[in-house]
Amino acid sequence: MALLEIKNLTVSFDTSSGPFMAVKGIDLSIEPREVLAIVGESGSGKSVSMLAVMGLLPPSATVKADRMSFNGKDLLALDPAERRKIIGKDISMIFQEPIASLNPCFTVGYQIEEVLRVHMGMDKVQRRARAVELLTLVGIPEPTERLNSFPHQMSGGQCQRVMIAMAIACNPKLLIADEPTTALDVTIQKQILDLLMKLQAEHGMGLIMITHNMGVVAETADRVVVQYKGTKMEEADVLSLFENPKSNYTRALLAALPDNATGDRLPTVSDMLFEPAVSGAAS
Ligand SMILES: Nc1ncnc2c1ncn2[C@@H]1O[C@H](COP(=O)(O)OP(=O)(O)OP(=O)(O)O)[C@@H](O)[C@H]1O
Repeated sequence: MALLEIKNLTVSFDTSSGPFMAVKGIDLSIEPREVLAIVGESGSGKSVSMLAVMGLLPPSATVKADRMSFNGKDLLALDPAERRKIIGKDISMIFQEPIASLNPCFTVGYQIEEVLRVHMGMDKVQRRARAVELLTLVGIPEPTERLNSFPHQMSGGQCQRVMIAMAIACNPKLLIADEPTTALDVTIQKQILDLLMKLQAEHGMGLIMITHNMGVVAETADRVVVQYKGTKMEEADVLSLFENPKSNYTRALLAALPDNATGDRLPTVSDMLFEPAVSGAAS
């Protein structure tokens, strides 16, 4: 049974100039322990699709799907209280801006322990012990002392480690990582990716990696979904995608990698003739 299965997901936003379709009929599924990358340029609807799964879109969004199930449970049929028992516990998400994702007014210890209190019902002593264990797992030195730090007292890389600690606190079955390294400098990016992959393997989680970076896709994913303007253009296992891309859009993304440069200037996606080849049409 798929861990997450989505059929025909559409998301539209009410805007001052009328409805805007950000996601146009996407199908997507991920198996337990699988790493799925969702790749595509900015604005292709990667984050919005996953925020729809998490139920984190603003009221201006209308989400429709023929199916959205997690571990066999129909997420669309659950009432908000039942859905909250799954979201943040069995499915968790980390975001691009770790410092902005943490609350500046509370210590990181409080924020981690709050997750454990709400979802796991742990008492104070259990929460503190688990918080220390989690900071150790994500590689933060002197974890007991660091629990008393506020987010602004930590580096961006450390804040992302704290976000990861919060996300894995309840042993989720599925972790969604939305551009988790984009806001970090290059050396830290590699450390955070390595940490995510280590935790995914050790904890047997499904991992959805949202990225615009084909290098990250190559290093992490088993399978890849390519999105463009809210439409799924292609889906393939990672080797097939790199060796034999089916859609012109995927070919354009690959051609824009620095390693594939042949002339003085890298081609951009819009330089390449665009003919949707696999699923859906992009306009
Ligand atoms: N609250 C909102 N109201 C209106 N439009 C929105 C809203 N949130 C997102 N959008 C639009 O939906 C489209 C998809 O956005 P989304 O954030 O999913 O893109 P993305 O592929 O994740 O790109 P990025 O990497 O830049 O986040 C974009 O055109 C964006 O402007």
